[in-house]
Amino acid sequence: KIFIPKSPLKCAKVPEMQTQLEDSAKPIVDPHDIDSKLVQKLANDALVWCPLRGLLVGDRNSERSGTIPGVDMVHAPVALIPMSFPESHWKQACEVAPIFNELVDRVSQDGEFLQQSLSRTRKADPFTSRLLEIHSKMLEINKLEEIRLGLHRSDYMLDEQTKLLLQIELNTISSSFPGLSCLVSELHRSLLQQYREDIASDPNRIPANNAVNQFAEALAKAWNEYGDPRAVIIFVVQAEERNMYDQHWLSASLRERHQVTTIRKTLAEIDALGELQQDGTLVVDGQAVAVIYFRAGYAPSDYHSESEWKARLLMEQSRAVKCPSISYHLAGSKKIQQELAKPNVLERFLENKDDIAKLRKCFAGLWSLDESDIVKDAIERPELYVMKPQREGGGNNIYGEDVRGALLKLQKEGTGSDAAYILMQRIFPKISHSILMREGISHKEETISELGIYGTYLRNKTEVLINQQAGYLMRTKVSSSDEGGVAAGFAVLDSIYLV
Ligand SMILES: N[C@H](CCC(=O)N[C@@H](CS)C(=O)NCCC(=O)O)C(=O)O
Ligand SMILES: [Mg+2]
Repeated sequence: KIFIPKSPLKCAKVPEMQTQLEDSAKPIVDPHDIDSKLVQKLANDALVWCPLRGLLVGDRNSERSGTIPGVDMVHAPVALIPMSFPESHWKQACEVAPIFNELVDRVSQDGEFLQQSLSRTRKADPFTSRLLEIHSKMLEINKLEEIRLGLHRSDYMLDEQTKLLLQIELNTISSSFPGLSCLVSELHRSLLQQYREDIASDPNRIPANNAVNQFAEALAKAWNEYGDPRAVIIFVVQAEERNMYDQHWLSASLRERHQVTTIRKTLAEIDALGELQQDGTLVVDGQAVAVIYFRAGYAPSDYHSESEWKARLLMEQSRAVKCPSISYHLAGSKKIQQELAKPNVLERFLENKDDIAKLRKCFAGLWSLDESDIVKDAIERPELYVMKPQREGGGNNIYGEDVRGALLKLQKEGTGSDAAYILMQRIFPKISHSILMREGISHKEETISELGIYGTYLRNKTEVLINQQAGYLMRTKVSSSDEGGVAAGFAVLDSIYLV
């Protein structure tokens, strides 16, 4: 009898656990107290579990792993034991997800606010300028996006000193890991269940994580609203994508649970193969496109030539549902995040006072470089700030002493290029113990973590069809590393254990 692994695509329910009698709010064991023999058993079982269940990434050491599926894969970097996280802050993060979804939609509809807020950034940052150019073209032709799909991830750190859950950023484009994050929650639940004799725990304190199916459901619903049964969903991808299995989980869920076909194309391929019909239908390689899901196009490095920009414009002009539209993309920029944190700005977009207060409560300090007293303080105490350009995809932020250098350099230049950056309060989460496993080797480390909450939002004209929290991603990295990022090789995929 061949063992057929239960696919997580079949509604990831929490397996029936016999209720242990112990106090379930008790924190889980300190991972550093686990003896090395047990660590080896945990590591070995995790190393077997990952390939069996598709918790995989392409191996960085191989040049084929980003282009040919099924070759040169390696287990995704993971923590062996879930990270304890306060239930109160978990609930808070889930509660604000639909409010942030609504905020993005409102901001996206205020073309003047987007253009105005980004007008100086436009002069200082060529990439943002190109995005704004496309946006203003859409404003000129009064392009309406009646069906609007948001697949967001709002990232938080829990500030140790103030115990405040503070938003790092709101990703409105290419929010990674809706596929792999569900699997990490299942891996941890499975390991805790298997080693319940050695590690006292209640696997039910790992929240169920169904991000992959909730993202797929929102994509499928948008496809349905578009209303052409022959149309496909296009995944805009990079030519080399080592995180392709995270994306394929979404395609598999769309195929298996919704019978929707997805095709993968790069921006250059869309420029070569795409055309607009009279009625605005986008046809790529002879197939009508209902939904365009961007898993590329968020970074200057995705635009190798004018060809990619032509593809972006062609898609924006089409009737297809963009995820994200150019407006959603801009609404998720760090400059907009900083503008929304100014007094009385949220009131322009939301009515409910409680909702506004809930969002404001998770805003860290955010400033433009016009605030001379802040810039002065950041030069004196750079370790308390992070300086951010308008970039996505990780690896672009400026930390510590480099903040002082960057600010002094901008002051000397005085060319207005300071508008390309924002300053943000540096958040100091509690340092925890964790066991990180990369390329088959596990290490006990001192770590800090970042909790991402996925949100799904779908609207057709005035009707909001979906607006919910949709699973989570926990990323854990060694506390000494400034930059995060799993793809960048610093963080591992983790899950949370509610305490
Ligand atoms: N390779 C592309 C990567 C896309 C990407 O970098 N997305 C940003 C938000 S814009 C992100 O979610 N970063 C957190 C993931 C990390 O820690 O590495 C993909 O997966 O489609
Ligand atoms: Mg981001």
